[in-house]
Amino acid sequence: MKIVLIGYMGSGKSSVGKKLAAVLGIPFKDMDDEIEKQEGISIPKIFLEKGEIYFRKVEIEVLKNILSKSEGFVLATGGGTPCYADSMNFLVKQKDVVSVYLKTPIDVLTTRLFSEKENRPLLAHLKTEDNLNDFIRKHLFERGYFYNQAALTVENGGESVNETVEKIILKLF
Ligand SMILES: Nc1ncnc2c1ncn2[C@@H]1O[C@H](COP(=O)(O)OP(=O)(O)OP(=O)(O)O)[C@@H](O)[C@H]1O
Ligand SMILES: O=C(O)C1=C[C@@H](O)[C@@H](O)[C@H](O)C1
Ligand SMILES: [Mg+2]
Repeated sequence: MKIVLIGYMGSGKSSVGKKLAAVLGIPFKDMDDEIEKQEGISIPKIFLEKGEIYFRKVEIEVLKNILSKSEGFVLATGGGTPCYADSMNFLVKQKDVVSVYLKTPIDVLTTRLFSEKENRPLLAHLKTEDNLNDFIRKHLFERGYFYNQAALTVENGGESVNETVEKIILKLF
């Protein structure tokens, strides 16, 4: 089984994905890590030196390459992965893929991301928590169209990473 986690930045795809893969005993892959490995520079540097359009091209290429592998895995996508080109459509058409939307309330995302926004080029310019909260509200409104096409939706707000992993497993099996 290929489990693909999608959701907004800070929704917990990397943290929950790592734990879920360990519990299921299958490999864990993180799109952002794979992109950094392939390009040999950090994501903020890719945005700065090559631009977002270049990043999105690499992102879809890396997604298709990972999904072409035959063995099962848990994949944490980047926050924007399903929202560009035909990626979400492509994901839902894969018969061996279960997409899981990790859904987190805007206020929880704001708190989590305010201290981590420097590593996320789309957020780094937002000065206050209020600015960040406004940005997330609008951005999530646009991206919800894609995230809501996932096969499963699981909340990762007030619950711990372990609780969210348990909820995903209950929905999967
Ligand atoms: N259930 C949870 N409870 C508390 N903190 C959490 C939970 N899930 C994730 N976090 C924290 O939220 C922050 C963001 O999580 P994480 O990096 O896993 O998100 P992400 O969805 O992979 O983000 P991105 O799309 O930017 O890669 C981390 O500091 C992580 O420890
Ligand atoms: O939501 C987004 O568009 C992004 C999320 C991160 O995971 C990275 O993929 C990058 O910072 C872009
Ligand atoms: Mg991540």
